[in-house]
Amino acid sequence: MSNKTVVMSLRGLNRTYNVAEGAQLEVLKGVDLDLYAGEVVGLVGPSGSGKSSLLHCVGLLETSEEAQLIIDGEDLTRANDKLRTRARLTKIGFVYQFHHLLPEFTALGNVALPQRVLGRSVREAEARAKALLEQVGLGERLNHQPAQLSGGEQQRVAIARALVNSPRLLLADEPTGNLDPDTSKQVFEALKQTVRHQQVAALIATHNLELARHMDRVVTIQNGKLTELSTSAV
Ligand SMILES: Nc1ncnc2c1ncn2[C@@H]1O[C@H](COP(=O)(O)OP(=O)(O)OP(=O)(O)O)[C@@H](O)[C@H]1O
Repeated sequence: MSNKTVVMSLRGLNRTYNVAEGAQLEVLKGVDLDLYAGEVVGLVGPSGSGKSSLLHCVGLLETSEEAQLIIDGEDLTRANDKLRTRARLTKIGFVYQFHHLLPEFTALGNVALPQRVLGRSVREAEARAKALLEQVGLGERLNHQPAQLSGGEQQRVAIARALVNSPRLLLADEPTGNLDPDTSKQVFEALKQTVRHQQVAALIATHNLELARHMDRVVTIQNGKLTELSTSAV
């Protein structure tokens, strides 16, 4: 791993939730994780083990005062809201189980939109959106609205949207969770190819062990700690 570029480095993440009557639930207890450019890392584990909690902290959606977090060379440990929002926009792409595409926009419009937020011209944004949609195999579906696309196509648009602002880190929570096995595989392959091509680091939470076997590395959370699994043993 020494010649690889570290994209995300996390040290000492604890996550404790206050639950009923002053009781506390310790979900993450000192999690360390490094993610490298161009790799797809699976995050597996039973329901409630803390996968989403980990993704939310790495994705700067939740704060963790004590953990050290560096993304793309920027130390975001205890960063303020403004810096976190900026980092989310420019350094991190998110893909969820449900695509959350805007129904009134076309595939092209959905992928162009996040670039407009960063100030790119319509022309530039659409050209880049088109190139990415072609890369995920949707060159023939540019002007379809989400309702006119299949579930797998919608999810590929969501992947293109997540990657369009050239983030260094891609975080996904069950990105193929509502797709049939064949479509799921196709969507995953599109994701993997784009990650390799753009040299993004991807962390993907999934219950789909068949998919996890096709990832570069697989980690799991056991009793609040992160453990690396051998992909052949998943
Ligand atoms: N805001 C909260 N307040 C209290 N408890 C919480 C909160 N968020 C999560 N939890 C608890 O923390 C644990 C970990 O939740 P998390 O959503 O991270 O698990 P997960 O591994 O992603 O589960 P799943 O696979 O079902 O999505 C669960 O037991 C959950 O009930």
